[in-house]
Amino acid sequence: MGSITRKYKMNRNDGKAVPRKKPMTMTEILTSTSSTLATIMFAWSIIRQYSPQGLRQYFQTYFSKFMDYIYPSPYVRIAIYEFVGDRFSRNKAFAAVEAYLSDKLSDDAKRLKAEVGESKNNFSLSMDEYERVTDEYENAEFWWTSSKIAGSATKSLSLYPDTDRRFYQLKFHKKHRELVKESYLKHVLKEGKEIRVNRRRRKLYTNGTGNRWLIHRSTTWSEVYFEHPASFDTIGMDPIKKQEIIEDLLTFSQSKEYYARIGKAWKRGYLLYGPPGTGKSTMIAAMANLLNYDVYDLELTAVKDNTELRKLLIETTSKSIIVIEDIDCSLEFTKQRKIVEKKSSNEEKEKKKAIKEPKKEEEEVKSKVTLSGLLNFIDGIWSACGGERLIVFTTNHLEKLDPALIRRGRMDKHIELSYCSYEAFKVLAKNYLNVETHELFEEIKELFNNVKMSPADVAENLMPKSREEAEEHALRRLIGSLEETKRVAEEKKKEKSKETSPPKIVDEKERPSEIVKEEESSLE
Ligand SMILES: Nc1ncnc2c1ncn2[C@@H]1O[C@H](COP(=O)(O)OP(=O)(O)OP(=O)(O)O)[C@@H](O)[C@H]1O
Repeated sequence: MGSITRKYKMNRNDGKAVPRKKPMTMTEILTSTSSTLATIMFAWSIIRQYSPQGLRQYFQTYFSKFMDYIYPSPYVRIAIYEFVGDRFSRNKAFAAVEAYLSDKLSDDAKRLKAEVGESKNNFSLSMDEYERVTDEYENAEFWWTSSKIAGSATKSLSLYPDTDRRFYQLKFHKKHRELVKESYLKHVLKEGKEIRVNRRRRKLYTNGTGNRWLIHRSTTWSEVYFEHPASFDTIGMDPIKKQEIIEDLLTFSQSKEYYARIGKAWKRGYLLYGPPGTGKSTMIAAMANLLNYDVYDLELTAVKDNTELRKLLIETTSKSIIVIEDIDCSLEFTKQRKIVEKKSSNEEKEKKKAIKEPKKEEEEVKSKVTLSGLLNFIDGIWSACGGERLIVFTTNHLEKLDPALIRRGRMDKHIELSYCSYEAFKVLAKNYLNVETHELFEEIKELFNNVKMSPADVAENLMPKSREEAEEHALRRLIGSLEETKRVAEEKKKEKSKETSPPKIVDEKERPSEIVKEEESSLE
């Protein structure tokens, strides 16, 4: 009886006995599960291969959810997208991760992307889509994949073109969740940023007028690669002064914590002044090369007004030098001051008024950038965004500038670049002729004590005029030029002294009596 009930069971619908199904053995369960999975995988691979992108995306989402359901994953995934928000701004983390992972690429990585790196002839390689990288940090393993969501698959109502959305995915075991949150991501960001800074090709930006057909025409930065070869080694100037400038720059670039501690924005103003051709622009290039900074060459006359000036400032990045060359010619700041000076009473009030409300004389200036706008640019609240920035003004006429513009705190360091000294000449001779000593040097030294010549003019004399020209020939040309400059200067001095010498007033008593008599008789 017992064996009959084990073999049969009652049908619920009609009450008849039906043979009981044999319970599945373990092997049968495994075989059946794996064949189901194999069918699903096969179907999935067919869908992936032949379905349109949109459909594939749809299936992918549900497939992952399904797999998670039947086989709960012990792994956590984090996606880092290329753009944040409505594709308006680039995700800085994405760029940092890209750089970090490119440094971790293993030799067997198969999908790579090549871009031009720091040197024009060098390619830098990074992960292409669907490549994987395994990283190790504090004895934990992390898996990175690069991927993208195809543009047509997104249902964005954005105004921006619906392009592919690239992202990196980080996968790790859930037991490392805290490690990732506390330190791994920070580590990736920090290292990635450093790699980017070291690898990037520096740029020279300048502001030009944007598209004239746009309703809101405004100036924007346009860029080229910065390739100026100047360095402090090749700048001809007093070596002690040069070393002092180098120290100052290096100290600045390493003082992030210091600036934070004293509550000051991490920026520093340099005023370079001196006659034309004394190396002001060359020094800016040397500064950028020393610190590995980008250069923003700001043309103030092309900036419409203070608002636009602020906008340009916000668009600059950290690790950069913002340059305004020939600030005395850039805008009529000096003029603004003169108008004010005319008004003797209540001087300070009037000055502010003249700056804020440019009157007739200023109206001929197209740009409406005012002195107060520029002062705000240098040290207003917005100037602190980004950090690690130098602001450099150059001028040939220090005396023309409004003192407010160049006071310490705004222009922290004033550097005078002057006529060529003998020490500066020696640097130039080494640069241009590869000569460190020569019998003509003594004669040249003597001349430099008495002659004012710009380093640009000295350099032009030293520049070989043919491939065969001997260095002695170039040095003699310089001596000739120095002597000529000396002669012209002396002549000018003589002429000036003639013009300015007052007419001689002769005392009546000193005049000979015969001459006085003669004059008197002629008058009668
Ligand atoms: N101190 C210097 N050391 C080395 N080269 C110099 C120096 N001064 C000028 N030169 C050379 O002279 C040329 C002109 O120099 P630069 O443009 O830097 O002068 P500047 O002071 O900026 O002139 P300006 O005031 O007219 O703009 C450069 O090509 C540079 O090679």
